[in-house]
This record gives sequence, C-alpha cells and structure tokens, in this order.
Amino acid sequence: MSRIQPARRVAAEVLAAVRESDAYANLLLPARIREAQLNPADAGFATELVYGTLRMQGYYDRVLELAARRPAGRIDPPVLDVLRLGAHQLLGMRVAAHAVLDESVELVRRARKSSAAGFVNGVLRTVSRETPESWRERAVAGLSGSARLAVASSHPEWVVDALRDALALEGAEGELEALLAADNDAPRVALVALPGLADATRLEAEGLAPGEVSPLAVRSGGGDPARLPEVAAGRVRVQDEGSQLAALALSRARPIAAGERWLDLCAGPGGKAALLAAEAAAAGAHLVANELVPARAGLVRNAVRVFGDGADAPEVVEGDGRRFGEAGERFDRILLDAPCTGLGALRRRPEARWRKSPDDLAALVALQAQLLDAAVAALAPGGVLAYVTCSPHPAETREQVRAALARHPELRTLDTPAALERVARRSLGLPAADSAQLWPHRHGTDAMFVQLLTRVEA
Ligand SMILES: C[S@@+](CC[C@H](N)C(=O)[O-])C[C@H]1O[C@@H](n2cnc3c(N)ncnc32)[C@H](O)[C@@H]1O
Repeated sequence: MSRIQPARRVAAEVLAAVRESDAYANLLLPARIREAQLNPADAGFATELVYGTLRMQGYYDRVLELAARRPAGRIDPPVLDVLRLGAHQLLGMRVAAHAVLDESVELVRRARKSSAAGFVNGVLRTVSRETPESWRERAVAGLSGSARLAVASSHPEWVVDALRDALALEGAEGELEALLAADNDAPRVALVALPGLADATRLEAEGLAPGEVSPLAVRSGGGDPARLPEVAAGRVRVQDEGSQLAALALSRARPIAAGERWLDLCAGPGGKAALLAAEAAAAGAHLVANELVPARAGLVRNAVRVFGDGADAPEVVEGDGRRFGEAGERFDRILLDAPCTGLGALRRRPEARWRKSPDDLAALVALQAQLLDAAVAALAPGGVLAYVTCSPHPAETREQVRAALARHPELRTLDTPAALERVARRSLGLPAADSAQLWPHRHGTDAMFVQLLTRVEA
C-alpha cells in the first residue's frame, strides 16, 4: 500500500509532466483529478499543491539553494520536483513538517531516486527549522532592485522589468509589487453566459456570485464548473472577464447592421469566438473563425458547436491568418487576438512565466506585425479592428500599434477606453488614452490590452 496521499501523488505526477513534456497544468490537472477520483477536498489540496509550487518555483529554488548549499541547476530534476513540492507545503501551506518529510521521501523513492532520499530528508528538515518569515528575509538578503523583486515574487527578472515598463506607460510604476502579488493569487473562476443562450442575471438568482467587470460574467462557486448543466451544454463557458470585455468592446463598438461579416483571425481555442458568435447571431451578422493549429481549430469547433451547423452558424477555417486580405475578401469587424508572450495571464497559467524568454518576444512581435498587416488588408473601409493581447508588454501592445499606424496611413485609432467603459459592469477607471490596458491587481482580470482601430478609404 502506498503511503503517499492521493492528492500528493497526483500533484507529483502533474509536476513531472509539466517539466518533462511541457504539459499545461491547467489542462492536465483536472483530467488527473478525475482519473484518480479525488474527492472535493483532495482535489482542492492537489490544485493548491500544483499551482502554488509552480508559481512560487523561483522563490522556492532560492530557499532550496540556501538549504542544500548547491545551485538548483545541480539538483537532479525529479528530486528538485519533490523538494519544490515539499517547500511549498512547509512555507506556503504550513503543513506539519513530519507529514511533508515522510511523504517527500516516499515520493522520491517512487520517482526511482531512492539514493536521494537522505538528501531530500535533510534539505526539507533544514527548511522546516526556520519560519516562512525568516526564509523570506534570508532569500533576498544582499539583493536589490529587480533581482530582489524577482526572487521575492517568484517571477523571472526580465518579466519584472517588462511589467514595470508597462505600468510606467501609465505612470503607475508604483503598482509593480501589487501586480506581482496578484500574479501569485489563485484567480476565482469566471464564467460567461453567452447572450441569447444563457442569462447571467438568472444564474445570479440561482446563487452564483455576480462578475466583477463583465456584464455577462458570473463567478463559479468552486469545484469543477462542468458540473453546471449550462456549462456542460456550452451555453455558459469558463472565460476570464478581461477576455469577455475585449470581445464585447469589438461587438458593441457600434450598432451591428444585419449581414455584417466578422473575422476572428486567431481563434483557438475559441473562447472569444464563442462570445462573438453569440453576439453576431443575435444581430444577423456572420462570423468566420480562423486558426492555424489544426488541434486548436478543433477546440474552436467544439466551442461554437452550440450554434448548430445551419447557414447562420459560425464558419471555422484552418490556416495561417497572414493569408487574409490577399484575396480581396473584406470584413466589417475583425478580432486579432494575437499570439503573444501571455505575460498578462500568469495567474491562470502557473508554469507560463518559466517557459517564455526574451528570445520568444522578438519572434512574436514580428508575427503580430504581419498578422496586423493582414487584418488591415482584410478590414472593410469604416470597419472595426480589435487588436488584443493577453500581455501588457510594451513591444506587443502600444509599440506594436504605433508601428502599424506608421505603416498604414489609412488606419485610425478609436477611443478604446470609452468603448470598454461603455460595456463594463462598473467603472474601470481607465486613463484617457487611445488604447486600454486591464490589470489583475486593479480589475481582477488578466492583463488584457485592447486597441480598437478603423480604416478610412485609402
Ligand atoms: C491568444 S490565442 C487566441 C485566443 C482565442 N482568441 C480565445 O479567446 O480563445 C492566439 C492563437 O493564435 C494562433 N496562431 C498562431 N499563429 C497564427 C497564425 N499565423 N495564423 C493564425 N493563427 C495563429 C495560436 O495557435 C493561438 O491559438
């Protein structure tokens, strides 16, 4: 009989898969919880173990380096997984030391690393001898500036610098620590009630909490959202409220004329496409949803299945979005929710901050510019284009828009903060500017960037 609690076993398996095969914790963990048939309490424990360990990995590595007196890079990766998991229980969850030590030793044996059992026991015992507060001080001793913040908040240093630069564009550099802290908070799951198919007010009357900023949002009461019949049927979907507002800023930028043609250029996995399809269906507009990666195009098809397959149903197409505009086809509204570093969604993708590097940024910025050019070419004169990223990085947001405006004299900005304020449930307090930036620490959303653009006759 295994002496390892099922929740710890599931957490250890997910951490190993995230490291070995670049698995996404937010996709793999719910599946493993279901397979292992964990009860709600154990499912919650496993979720905290996985998310907390991955988010705080940078900080725990610093503590473990001090306790083990060797760099984390010189610790066998499967052994390091077990140490990180143990550190999170001791420092982040205040689990009793004897339980953490016993089960960590079992986990390292189970990972076929029995020879490291004494090492794991010794390092975690050292960690357990000091309080979390004392480790917080020791971990940053001798560090300053971004390096100190990076360790304390468990973010890579280049991400700390990028977030500071993005806040500085609004004169809000002083909010950096609040933003970093918000990235480490477990976000409450937001749901969107698709217009015409579900009703947020009715769901509130049935006991779900109202959303924070989106008029279509309700908050899941915890547990697996798929237990709600509306979610299982695809009429209510899990979607960050910032994403909801970004899609609504486009669909509600101005009244919809029947017969309008809409394009979602980079639609996978289909969250915004489903919302746009609902908005389009209610007003007699038609949506084309395009996605490059076939598997993700499949997710878009699933997301819009609820609209049936009649002539008015959204059309899902596969291919490189950069081909749009070439054949002379024009659209009245275009969403370009561009592939990006995702630095605005670190709360919900706990491993993401460790996977991206500044090298990824250059390639993404180049791709975003090409997709923007295609979107401009495919935009009907007088149409509306929403350029959206789930990253606040200046190179992906305001600098990208500034460069597009310089390349395309026919492009004009629209007052995006006003468009977002019009659709939001409460005032967002957005500063006056052409573009709009949402923030986790201010709005409880991902850090979505939205720029509405229009095209005058060339
Ligand atoms: C930020 S995600 C879009 C999220 C989506 N709008 C939603 O709300 O669910 C960007 C998507 O662009 C896709 N993509 C990347 N390069 C592309 C290209 N050249 N053409 C079209 N799609 C692309 C990615 O596969 C990814 O699914």
